[in-house]
Amino acid sequence: MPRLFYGALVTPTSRKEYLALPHSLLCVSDAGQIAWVANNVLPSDLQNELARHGLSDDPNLDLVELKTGEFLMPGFIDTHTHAPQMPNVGSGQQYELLDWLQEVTFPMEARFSDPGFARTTYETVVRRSIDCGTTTCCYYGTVHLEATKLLADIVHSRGQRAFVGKCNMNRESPTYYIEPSTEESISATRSLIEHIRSLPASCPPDSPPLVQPVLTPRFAISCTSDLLSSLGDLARSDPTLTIQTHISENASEIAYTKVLFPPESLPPLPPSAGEASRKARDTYAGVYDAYGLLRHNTILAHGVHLEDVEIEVIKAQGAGVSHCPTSNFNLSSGCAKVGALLDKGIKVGLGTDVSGGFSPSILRTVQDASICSKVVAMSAPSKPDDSDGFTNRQLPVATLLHLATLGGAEVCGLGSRVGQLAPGRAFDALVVSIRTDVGNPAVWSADLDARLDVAASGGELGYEGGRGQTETEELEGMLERFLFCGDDRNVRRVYVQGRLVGGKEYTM
Ligand SMILES: Nc1nc2[nH]cnc2c(=O)[nH]1
Ligand SMILES: [Zn+2]
Repeated sequence: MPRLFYGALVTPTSRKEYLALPHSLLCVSDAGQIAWVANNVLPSDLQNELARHGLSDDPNLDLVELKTGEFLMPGFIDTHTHAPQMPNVGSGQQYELLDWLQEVTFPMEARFSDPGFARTTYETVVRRSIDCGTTTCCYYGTVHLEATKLLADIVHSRGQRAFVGKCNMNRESPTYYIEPSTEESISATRSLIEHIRSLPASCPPDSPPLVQPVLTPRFAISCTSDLLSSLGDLARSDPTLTIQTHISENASEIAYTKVLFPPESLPPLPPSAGEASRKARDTYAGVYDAYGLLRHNTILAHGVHLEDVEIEVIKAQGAGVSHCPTSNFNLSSGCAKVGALLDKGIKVGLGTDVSGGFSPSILRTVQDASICSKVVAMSAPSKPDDSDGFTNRQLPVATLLHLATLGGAEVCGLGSRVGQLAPGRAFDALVVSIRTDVGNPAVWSADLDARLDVAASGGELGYEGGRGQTETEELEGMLERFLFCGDDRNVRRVYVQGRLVGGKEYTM
């Protein structure tokens, strides 16, 4: 039996535009795919529209009618986070990256050698991520195989779409938290891939499984050349394997990477290598490129200080960038120039980077991405010309929405499957409410209250706002208030592949 949602709907269409549709009727198939969407269906037309689809006389019709102040939107995509770091959120922010790893992060990650601790922690982490509205999440685990298998199992049973990776790290790490050899790191990685790929399928047969493995070299510094080389071989043997890693986050990290991987130490480029690869040899991106780890399905977290030649090679290889502004502010890493990446045509999504970032919510990341773009614009040596590019400009709401949804989907190779509420895509969606009765006064709207008063006194629920806005403008205002003042109280229902998996109204 198909399920129908009737009410306001918001969805990105491009990096610059989105649709705000006050009266939509959206149909979800049994397989959790969006079958069709009808727009401009006024309440008086609803029965006719249902009849057009042969659905009006069904006594079991599963129709969810959204209330005034509620809207549907695509679920958030968190393109970079660390599941084992959630217990550390809100602590250790006096450090910059390399000290923070040693003092705060590695001691916590080491505790995941205990599967009991891993299980209880990961249950909380995954529930919290889903309830924040994240329908797809790219998780780093720890170096531990058992704990990372548990993370994949929990994500699978909770119904979140995800990529789960076991960290590879065999050097420049403390003795209590390091893999003993390349062979053991690769063998555990293979076991995790096998484990995840053997989880029961929960998607239509022609769709990728909800939970997928991801190769996860922590960052170049923590991997020997031998390990990077073996990971490159593994990647080459399976072009469908997604890769995630960190790049160019912090000045000391970049300098040390260059010390560890001088260009003469890198494997020679094949004769087929392009100009961009040759020019980037002595850069951070050049290291990943030389080992075959920079490709169409690589997710690069941060990219705060990328050189021009690195941007070129990232573009040439089709890799994507996970913008993690909350973490970049918190660890004093810097402001990524996301506008310039977008103008280059590089795929960009958002990452919470818990616990470099102190919130598991993509909403917080959206807010910081906006502020970051304003800082970049304010500190740019010259003002942008009249072109319609993003470089050195503040990111508009449409772009922020895109980064949080469709942009993230593109970064993790799901750009044609999720990130947009459109026919043929999976129903990975949120029911958002900005009504005051959900308990978040920060999203309060005088106009919405006025409408609700009219409704409560038996009046027409037509638009009665005081500022002469159209319904579309009012919905755009609701989206903006949600993005900037919302939190998980406003995320009422979270659906993945058509299944209700979380949100404030979810009860297990
Ligand atoms: N933000 C962040 N950067 C890293 N670089 C290497 N490891 C990490 C990590 O755990 N967090
Ligand atoms: Zn990270």
